[in-house]
Amino acid sequence: SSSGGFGEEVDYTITGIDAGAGIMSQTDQAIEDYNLSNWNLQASSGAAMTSALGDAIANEEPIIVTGWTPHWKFAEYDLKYLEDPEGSYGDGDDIHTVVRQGLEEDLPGAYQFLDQFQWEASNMEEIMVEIQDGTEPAEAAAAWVDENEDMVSEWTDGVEEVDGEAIELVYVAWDSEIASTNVVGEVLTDLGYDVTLTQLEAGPMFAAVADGEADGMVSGWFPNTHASQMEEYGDSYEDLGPNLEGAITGLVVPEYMDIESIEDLES
Ligand SMILES: C[SH](C)CC(=O)O
Repeated sequence: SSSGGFGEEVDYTITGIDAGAGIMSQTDQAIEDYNLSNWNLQASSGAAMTSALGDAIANEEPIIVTGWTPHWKFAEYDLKYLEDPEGSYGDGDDIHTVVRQGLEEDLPGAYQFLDQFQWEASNMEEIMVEIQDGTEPAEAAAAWVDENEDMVSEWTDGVEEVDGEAIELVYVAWDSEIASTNVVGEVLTDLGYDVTLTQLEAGPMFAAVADGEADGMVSGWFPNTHASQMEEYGDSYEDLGPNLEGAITGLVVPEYMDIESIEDLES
């Protein structure tokens, strides 16, 4: 059924994020699965997507974005996921901690902490909202760590402190991963590590851990969003399992749009 010319109102454009993100491949798949032949997926960045979303909502204009949970946008705006009857986005992910092979021998304390790191979407969203309100990520993370000693002490239970051992974590500038990586970096700093946080694109992030260039990352959206990276690099990294369960990816629109499913996007 036609969605009342919704496509024309948004110039048949889906506002995406960085080209290498898994959600972008999932959206390419959705365009194919739903025969959205005259729709195009605009690559930009996480920040550009959220500012376009904010501008559209401020003017109550139509917009469709590649969206994911956990994310501050659901706390800030009235949004909904479009139903995905073809399952192009899969049925959700857990966010995994992934480290280089050999880390357990080289940095046993960091390895144990990273293995014990586990939290909920609500914890991550608290930090994301602070960062969105203008607080520097490292500052927002340090404040959260100070306010959540009980949870942090579970993560560091039995972990030896060190004196300046170097560790490098890699991440992509997705709001969720900026929050989690800065929290993990803060705790490692408190444990005595000399921490480097390096921002990369998604492919290079996985490659850096797989070839041992970096020590680890907390950004593996498994099994759906990063299915291709799991396939390409899965034999070369060590997956320490979920640090956050119940993540979601999909197409997201403001509630004021009278459209409910991807199949309503006319071709
Ligand atoms: C946090 S983003 C949904 C992850 C990705 O799309 O690769």
